[in-house]
Amino acid sequence: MATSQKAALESIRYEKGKLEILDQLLLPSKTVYIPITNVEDGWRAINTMQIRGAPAIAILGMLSLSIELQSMDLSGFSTEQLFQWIVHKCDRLLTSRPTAVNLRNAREHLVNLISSFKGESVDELKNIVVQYAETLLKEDIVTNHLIGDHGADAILSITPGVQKVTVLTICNTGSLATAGYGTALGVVRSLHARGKLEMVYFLETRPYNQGSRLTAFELLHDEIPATLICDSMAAWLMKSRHVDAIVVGADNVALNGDLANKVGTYALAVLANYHNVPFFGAVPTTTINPAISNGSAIIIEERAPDELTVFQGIRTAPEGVHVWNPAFDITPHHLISGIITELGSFQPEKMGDALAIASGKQPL
Ligand SMILES: CSC[C@@H](O)[C@@H](O)C(=O)COP(=O)(O)O
Repeated sequence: MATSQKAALESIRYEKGKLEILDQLLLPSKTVYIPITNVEDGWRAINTMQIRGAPAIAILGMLSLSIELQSMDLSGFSTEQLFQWIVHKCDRLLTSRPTAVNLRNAREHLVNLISSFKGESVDELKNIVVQYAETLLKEDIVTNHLIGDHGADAILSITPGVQKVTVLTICNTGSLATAGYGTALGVVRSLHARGKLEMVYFLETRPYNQGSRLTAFELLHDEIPATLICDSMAAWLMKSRHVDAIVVGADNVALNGDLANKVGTYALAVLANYHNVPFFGAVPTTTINPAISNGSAIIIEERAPDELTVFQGIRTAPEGVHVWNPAFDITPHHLISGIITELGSFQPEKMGDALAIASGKQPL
């Protein structure tokens, strides 16, 4: 029977022995899935941003390792050799892009896991990797629905009496950046599902246009009321129209709540502070970096100048101009009202508590 429900957008398609990703460089004009058969394919797809977004990067990285293992003849490997091979491949993946911490956290988790199985057979080791990667994919969607619901609760609780809220977001944090539903865009989806969303404004997100290319594509696909603005319109939007809350994703959150996200996020937080607009981060706990106490230790990726000087093959700045292209910036925790995770909403300084709860320990 025909149904009006559209199929959900999928950035990653996986079944045992087969892995594909939606090539985000071709969106919105073409919807093309490309095969990923090994770690090198995964590395290239992440590095060239055929897939992007912190959770999707980690999931694809781990699935690319799993898919390569599934196709290998392991008869010549000892358990120790396979262990070393897996660690080597994980370390290779970490060189693809430096800022998002989810892939590093996944690498740490996996290496701990396989360390405790070193005495087992090579097949056992392989199965652990395969199972871990599959679990990451499955759990991410569940996590994102929880983030969406906690985020909607948090925003509605600070807007009592408002029938429908207007929110603002940046970059693409939706189905394309995750296994599905999204983080900050998951909050938008949850508000919409509850009939509580008046409008989501979203930034074009220069220089790489994740907003106008990808978020626009997702919001139109899901028929969510949405308005595109360019980055420099955000201040005037807050001044001349009403914004109830800003919600953003993140690539790396320090223990004190300093948050690295797409460049332009810091500017939004400063503007939000000036205009008294609550500013939320929305992240899975796998985006919290247990190794750093504040944002100054986060490595900010610098990308190629042509992202600013050439647009879809057309030169928009003169040849030879000097360019600085940091892909992310860091928003200090004092500008953040709350960080929403799958476990609920936390004060930014309480990221250690969120991690403790996530690992089954008592909060500090
Ligand atoms: C759920 S995605 C969160 C972040 O990864 C997202 O906001 C972002 O900054 C992505 O940057 P990108 O350079 O497109 O990978």
